[in-house]
Amino acid sequence: MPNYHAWLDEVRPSPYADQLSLGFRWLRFSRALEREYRAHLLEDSFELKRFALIIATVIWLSLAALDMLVVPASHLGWVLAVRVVVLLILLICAALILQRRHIHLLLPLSMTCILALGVGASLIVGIAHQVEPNYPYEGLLLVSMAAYFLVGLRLSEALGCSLVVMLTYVLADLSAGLATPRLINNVLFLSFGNLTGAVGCYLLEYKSREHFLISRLMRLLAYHDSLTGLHNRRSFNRQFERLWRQAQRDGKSLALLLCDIDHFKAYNDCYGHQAGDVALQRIGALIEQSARRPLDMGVRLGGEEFALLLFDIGADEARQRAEVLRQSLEEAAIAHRGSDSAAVLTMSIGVAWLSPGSQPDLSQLYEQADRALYEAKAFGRNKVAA
Ligand SMILES: Nc1nc2c(ncn2[C@@H]2O[C@H](COP(=O)(O)OP(=O)(O)OP(=O)(O)O)[C@@H](O)[C@H]2O)c(=O)[nH]1
Repeated sequence: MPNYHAWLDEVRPSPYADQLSLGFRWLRFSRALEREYRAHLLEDSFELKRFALIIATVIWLSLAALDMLVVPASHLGWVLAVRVVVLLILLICAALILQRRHIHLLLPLSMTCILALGVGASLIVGIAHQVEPNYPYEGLLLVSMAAYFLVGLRLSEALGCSLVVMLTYVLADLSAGLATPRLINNVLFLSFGNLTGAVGCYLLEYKSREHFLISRLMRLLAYHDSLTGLHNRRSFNRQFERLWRQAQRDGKSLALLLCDIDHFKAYNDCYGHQAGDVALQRIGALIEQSARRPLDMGVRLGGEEFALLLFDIGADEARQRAEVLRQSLEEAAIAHRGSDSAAVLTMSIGVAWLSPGSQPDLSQLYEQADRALYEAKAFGRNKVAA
């Protein structure tokens, strides 16, 4: 059993943690995660594919030199013709692969290269075997190994390509009239080679998938608060600066709502720390609901301090959203007998707004929201101030 199962129960549910728990022995994730993994694989194997293509072209050309020595002149023309056709296919694919803008074609192009090499090599072996039964066929295994290990294909893709290559080889050698015992020997050798490659490729893909899930989960944990699941301060600092720059660039507005739970120390004292945690989780859910659009962000800054970052929003709407959030906690009616200001748990909110095109310092927006929060507290709590 993989050793991550020991700590998986302690992390909040997430698609990555869930998939790790479920397992993926058939090398398949849930639909959305599978899409994400394949996109990651494309990016991840981009450099590898370019390198593999150069290696394949060099080997293919070197083997052409070998043909000149080994293949009798009567069949050399056909062999070289196949080499040229495959070389042309490789060069066209290389021209497309070397440009990053064709990254979406990377997988079909890689498979085209492998199939061109494999089918081409099988045809050459078939042609050569018509006159020279000792012509080496083992090079076909090199193509399969490239499919399993060099190009960054998934097992199913590599296996599919290798089976097509094997089939073409069998047909080519059958039509070349190779003696049956020799053909059986060759097919067995290629099959065992492929079996070894497929097992290695399975293990490699399994580890690649595991690494993908664990690294994404680690990133999620590093940027999210473990109690509420909201973004944490680290994530907020990163995103705040990024959104601020985007707002400046696109001429959009940005609002920052700083939220602080009222008399939370007293709540802990009355109901215990555990109940305090549950209350923080409920408040986290309310904040999450308020961050509706993709660029909005709900944050637990620490303790009982939260923030809501709203992108492309008017000043009045930002104030209204703060008011709705304040009310939503009041309406949740979480009893708080230790509070001087209300019978239920409440929050105070300070709102700061950055108009499109204005150039205040990033820290000024935060200070402005903090000042407004201070006012909301000073005016009796359970208030919104701007
Ligand atoms: N249960 C629980 N309590 C926490 C957590 N983090 C911080 N706290 C408590 O939150 C309380 C914050 O108290 P204060 O900063 O004095 O603020 P307050 O009592 O809310 O008073 P005002 O903000 O002035 O209304 C402290 O008692 C902390 O122990 C947490 O993760 N869980």
